[in-house]
Amino acid sequence: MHKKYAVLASCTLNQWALSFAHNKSNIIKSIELSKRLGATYRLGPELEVSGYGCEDHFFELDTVKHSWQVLGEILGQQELTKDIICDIGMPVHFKNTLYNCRVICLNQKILLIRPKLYLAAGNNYRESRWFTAWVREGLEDFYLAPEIQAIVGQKSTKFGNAIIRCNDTTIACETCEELWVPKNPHVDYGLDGVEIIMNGSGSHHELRKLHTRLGLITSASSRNGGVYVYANARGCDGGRMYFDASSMVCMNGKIYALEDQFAPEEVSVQLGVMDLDEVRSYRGGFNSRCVQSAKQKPFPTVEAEIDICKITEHSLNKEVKLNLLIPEQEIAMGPPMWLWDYLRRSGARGFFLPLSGGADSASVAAMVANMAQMVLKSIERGNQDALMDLRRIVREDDFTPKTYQDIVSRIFVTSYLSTKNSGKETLERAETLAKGIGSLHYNMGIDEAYDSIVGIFQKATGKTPQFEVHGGTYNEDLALQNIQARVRMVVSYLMAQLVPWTQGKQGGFLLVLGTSNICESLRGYMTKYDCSSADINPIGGINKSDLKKTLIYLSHELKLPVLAEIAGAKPTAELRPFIEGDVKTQQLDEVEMGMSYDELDEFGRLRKISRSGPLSMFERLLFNWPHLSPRLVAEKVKRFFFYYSINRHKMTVLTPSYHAEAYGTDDNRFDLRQFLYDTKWEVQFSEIDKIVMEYEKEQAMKVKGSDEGQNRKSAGESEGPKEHQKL
Ligand SMILES: Nc1ncnc2c1ncn2[C@@H]1O[C@H](COP(=O)(O)OP(=O)(O)OC[C@H]2O[C@@H]([n+]3cccc(C(=O)O)c3)[C@H](O)[C@@H]2O)[C@@H](O)[C@H]1O
Ligand SMILES: Nc1ncnc2c1ncn2[C@@H]1O[C@H](COP(=O)(O)OP(=O)(O)OP(=O)(O)O)[C@@H](O)[C@H]1O
Ligand SMILES: NC(=O)CC[C@H](N)C(=O)O
Repeated sequence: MHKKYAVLASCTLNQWALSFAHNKSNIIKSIELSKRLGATYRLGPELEVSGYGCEDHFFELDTVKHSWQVLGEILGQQELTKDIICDIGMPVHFKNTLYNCRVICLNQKILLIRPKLYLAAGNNYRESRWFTAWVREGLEDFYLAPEIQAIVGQKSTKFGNAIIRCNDTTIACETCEELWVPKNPHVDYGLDGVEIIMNGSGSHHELRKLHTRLGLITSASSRNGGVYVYANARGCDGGRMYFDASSMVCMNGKIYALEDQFAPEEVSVQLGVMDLDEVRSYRGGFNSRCVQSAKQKPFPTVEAEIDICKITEHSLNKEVKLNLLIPEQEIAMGPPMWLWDYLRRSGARGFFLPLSGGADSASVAAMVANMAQMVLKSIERGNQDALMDLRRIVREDDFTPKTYQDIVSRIFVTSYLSTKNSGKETLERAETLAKGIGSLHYNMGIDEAYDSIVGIFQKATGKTPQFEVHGGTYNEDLALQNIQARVRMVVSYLMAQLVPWTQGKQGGFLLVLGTSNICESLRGYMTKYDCSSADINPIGGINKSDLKKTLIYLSHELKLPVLAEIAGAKPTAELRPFIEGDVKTQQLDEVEMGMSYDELDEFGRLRKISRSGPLSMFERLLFNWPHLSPRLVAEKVKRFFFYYSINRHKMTVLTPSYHAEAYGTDDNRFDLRQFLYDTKWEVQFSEIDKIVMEYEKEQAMKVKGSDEGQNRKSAGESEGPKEHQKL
């Protein structure tokens, strides 16, 4: 007799919040595919019916009503749920309270509605705004709406925290965050004899986060034994987050299937063909676990008339050799796939990018090129959805790309927008890059607009502002820089609106891409409403050093040496007249900002990790930066908070950005802080000063009478340009 194995399908879907028809079609495709593969259990992502990111739409009754309609249509198709448990994520009202649920269906019946026990409510997540966590024990009756009763032929089903008893094994659900809390439901389920845990997730991409996810899942299934199946969404479902799949099947601490994080496929299924005897023997030999299991209070159960294990033509899954992406690969793929989803769902015909020849805009250009490359590869793998989307975007019914440049040339317009202050090197780099990736590139001068705007001001006020090098004040200088930066934004929107028209393509618009990185936002080192104001920004959550590494990575990947050249060039703004030989006029970013990009990244990270205000940031950095004197650390901390607070208003109009880091600057989304500050930070800074003085007093006592100097370096304490002495 052949041995029977569990055949489990973990489905990755690219859902779109509130796009019920689209979501339904993906769910149905995933069930059909799972059935074709012979699966007996199909697991989908969290809230897959409505889309995870409905946010305040979850307050609307319509969202829940339409979710039931979709479920009704799925259950109405006799074949879909026949001989396969379908574990579907959707919002459900119970006793007038909204829960984030798994709906467990089999053979056109609803066996159980299992609400989420621990909601995700930190950082980007606000689930507790719309949903309530289920806290009760025991199962309750859930009366179905008449329309659903008519389809399923049952009046009621069960609602609560229960396990599913199948003919040959026991299964339980855990929803996303429940894996991330200190006391996970899977521990008690496992001790109660549950052999398979099914986790439907809506988990977004952050750099280096997959390691944590893998750690949690492997630890869950090794500490208790058992199979752990994880299904996550993939894609931009309408907001700033990208859900990065990595759906997987794990058993006894080892990974047996792992889905790609980033890809344009609408639906993918990872199949786990697993021998449950391995779970039984793992647990049987784990005596201390057995002692705990004997003490475990049993969970309520619902019965499922199905054999999860069967004789199958598939062989057992083999352990997967992990080959995880490094951060620059994640950056090279995540934001491009977010751009792709955004493009195909926005109705736009492509992207417009003001391309300066600097690292930020070059990274964005390279991301568009890599997006095209990833879409091309997916089409070559047979992804018809992507080909159809592409043909719709470029409005060519018979278009089939051969190279990524074939795609880029149709959807991407770039412009170098020069002024008298622009350099030859940046112009050439922009041109070389545009040529390499195949964008439609324009070199355009904007001095006429700049001169006219200054002229308008002169006419009205009788005054002529000058750059500092020409004898003007700091404010005049800044205002003249800002005109150039803002004119670029105006020209960019004009180009985005009318280039398709110049090509004889009626209608349609391009999306303007923003290019400010997370460090610049945090410091406010950008002009409000310049090119940092755009439609969407793929790099707004990424720091400069990761961006440079990505440029180097993509320079190899896309065979574009100019990207590495750009990564190596010093970032300059080119907004002021440059005097040969005068270093001050070079306008190097880090000198102008009064801090390095890496320091800024550390400030951002610490603010997230330790929730630091000025005083605790200072205390942390005394440890982290032992090579600097307390006075210098204090100066840097105060400088950071000064600039953060004077520029925080700029975050209120920040371009929606791909969220990639463990911290963010996006006002009202990630970084919920005021934007009108008392920039003196009197109490906070004076506490810091007290600590510095105490330290210095102690040091002075120690060295009194001896020439021994301080062991901490104090060089450069009065560094920084004139502007920073405002402090
Ligand atoms: N509390 C508050 N609430 C709301 N709005 C406030 C405000 N305080 C000022 N404002 C407004 O903001 C304005 C000042 O901000 P803004 O106009 O942006 O100008 P500002 O921040 O003063 O200057 C722009 C900075 O960005 C740098 N930059 C610009 C462009 C490119 C690059 C580069 O790296 O290449 C660097 C430039 O060197 C300079 O340091 C004020 O004139 C006022 O209108
Ligand atoms: N000469 C230019 N032509 C076209 N766009 C420009 C030009 N100068 C600036 N921009 C736009 O303004 C943005 C901000 O300029 P900024 O100098 O900070 O960025 P960058 O040149 O891309 O990168 P880096 O900061 O590394 O020099 C640019 O990313 C670009 O989109
Ligand atoms: N949807 C959720 O519950 C998300 C929770 C979890 N912290 C994550 O990022 O994956």
